[in-house]
Amino acid sequence: MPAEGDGDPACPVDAGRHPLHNLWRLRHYLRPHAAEFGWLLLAGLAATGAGIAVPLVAQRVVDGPVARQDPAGLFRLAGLALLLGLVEALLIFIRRWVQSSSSMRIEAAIREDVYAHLQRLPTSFHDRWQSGQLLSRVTSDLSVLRRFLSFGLFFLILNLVTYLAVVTLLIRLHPALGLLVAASAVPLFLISRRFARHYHAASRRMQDQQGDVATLVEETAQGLRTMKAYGRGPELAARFATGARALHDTGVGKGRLLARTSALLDLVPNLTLGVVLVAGAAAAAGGVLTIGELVAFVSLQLMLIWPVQSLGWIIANGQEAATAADRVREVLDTPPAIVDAPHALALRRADVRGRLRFERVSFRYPGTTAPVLREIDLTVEPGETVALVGATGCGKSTLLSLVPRLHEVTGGRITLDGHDLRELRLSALRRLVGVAFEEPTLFSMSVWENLTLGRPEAGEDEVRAALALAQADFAYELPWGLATRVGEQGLSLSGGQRQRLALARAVLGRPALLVLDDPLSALDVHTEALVETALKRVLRTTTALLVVHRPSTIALADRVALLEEGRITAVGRHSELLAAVPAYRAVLSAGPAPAPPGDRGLVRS
Ligand SMILES: Nc1ncnc2c1ncn2[C@@H]1O[C@H](COP(=O)(O)OP(=O)(O)OP(=O)(O)O)[C@@H](O)[C@H]1O
Repeated sequence: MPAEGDGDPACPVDAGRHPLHNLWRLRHYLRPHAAEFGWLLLAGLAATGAGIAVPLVAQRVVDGPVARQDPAGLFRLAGLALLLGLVEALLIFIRRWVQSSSSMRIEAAIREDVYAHLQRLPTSFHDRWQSGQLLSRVTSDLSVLRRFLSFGLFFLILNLVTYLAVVTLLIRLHPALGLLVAASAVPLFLISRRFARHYHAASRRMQDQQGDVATLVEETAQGLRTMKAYGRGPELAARFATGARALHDTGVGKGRLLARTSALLDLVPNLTLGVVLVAGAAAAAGGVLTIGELVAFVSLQLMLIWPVQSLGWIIANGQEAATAADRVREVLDTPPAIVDAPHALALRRADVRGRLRFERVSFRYPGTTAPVLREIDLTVEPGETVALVGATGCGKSTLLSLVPRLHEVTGGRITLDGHDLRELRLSALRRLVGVAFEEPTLFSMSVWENLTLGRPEAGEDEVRAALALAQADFAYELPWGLATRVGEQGLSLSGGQRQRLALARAVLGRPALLVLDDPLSALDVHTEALVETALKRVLRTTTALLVVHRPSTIALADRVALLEEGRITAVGRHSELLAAVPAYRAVLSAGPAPAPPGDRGLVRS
């Protein structure tokens, strides 16, 4: 089970709450547009008022000029009806015009907040959420919300007011028939309630399925080469077809539910209209109702058909918006686990000596029971380079990720110059730490932007020095030099090129701490030797922790720490460990020979 508050997509945060609870919690996005919304509503109500007035004018036409055969009065009242019609059309136009721009702004505001929150959430959150589920939340769910906040909600209010106003007028015109029309609200309410319940569940299912399909498409796009190389196209296509079919079935189910409900919603006012026509004609024949009143009554009642018919669509839209709000709040309600302490210290580069100390550090991934790291004690002195060596899966990358606080220690503490990392301001800490991961990620932006990601203020000289150090001068040879946009995830570059750019990014600005996860793994022997030579110069001026898989890279380190199943079992010079620790020899024996022994105590095995 995932850890509580980790925002696992499988456990909706608000299970058990009222279906509209989360939609209600988004009301503050409407607040900046309250005045606009008020005017819109006013325009809508005025248009409805103008519409309602037309049958009342018709009543006067029939009972007045038509009955008295008075053409002058007829033209006056017809002119009034025409004017009311024009006013109604104008108000509807104004309302629609304004409505679209405010709804787009509301959607953009929510989207910005969700994106900003995603940035603050810990890596453990992103480890556990499928990217397609996040994607569908910031795209389709927000569009659904926009539609509801701008149209669904508006028409819900407008139609309700229209219904109440018309029914009141009907009761005044003929109390018994008016009450009959009012009573038809009971079956309408029951039908709507039942529909809302079923539609809510179907909407949630469909929006989740949309996320699943988006995930599948995204994974396929990212892993296209692997998929093709292994000839797995048909299997993936079959998986996709299953997901798409499930989505289709849910969509069809929803459509049919809406169709059934719309038919029932249509039936109720039409049945009532039939009864009214018969009873109204009888009342007119009996002299209880004038012909004009009957015309007005029926015309007014016809005005209820659209609000009732649209009820199905409005409820459907509302339910979709409610589930969209649930899904968006699942992200927004996940607390950013790694945040600044109240009086966090903003250490500056100039004030840092660079003594990094792990004190009885333990770590367990959220949602798992077994710790990956146990009781780690390790000190890296200022300017020292320590290599982490260990079998695959023993926890090396995890240990590195604790330094820039991508994950938070679950036991013990890590200090920099005696300050617990949790007492440092996150932004300051991350500026002090240069990081290059095993899988170098480049974003769809220019080489320059990729390089200066963590240090946007870096100058040309610094960038040039970093590129030279990482043997990445090839970047100047790209079609537009450093302005060249590298493709999605830098795929248009080779693995070695990407790794060198990622290394240049890490060393840019000479960080106080350098954390490199096997930074030379994708380089050819010649480039590796060149990068090593340059890197040695940088390592002299900074404290560094390196994950090393290849014995040749150990030459960069002053000391080596052997990690076995989450524990550090030996620390020392390479030569000492090689001589005294069989497990160390065993880990290295799989790789190529390390550099010859020198004053750093390195030996060639
Ligand atoms: N996000 C995660 N959630 C849960 N467990 C994880 C996560 N990432 C890694 N692990 C587990 O933690 C353990 C250590 O992983 P880690 O990547 O730190 O190992 P490593 O020593 O760097 O391996 P390698 O040398 O292959 O890169 C592994 O058992 C792995 O399955």
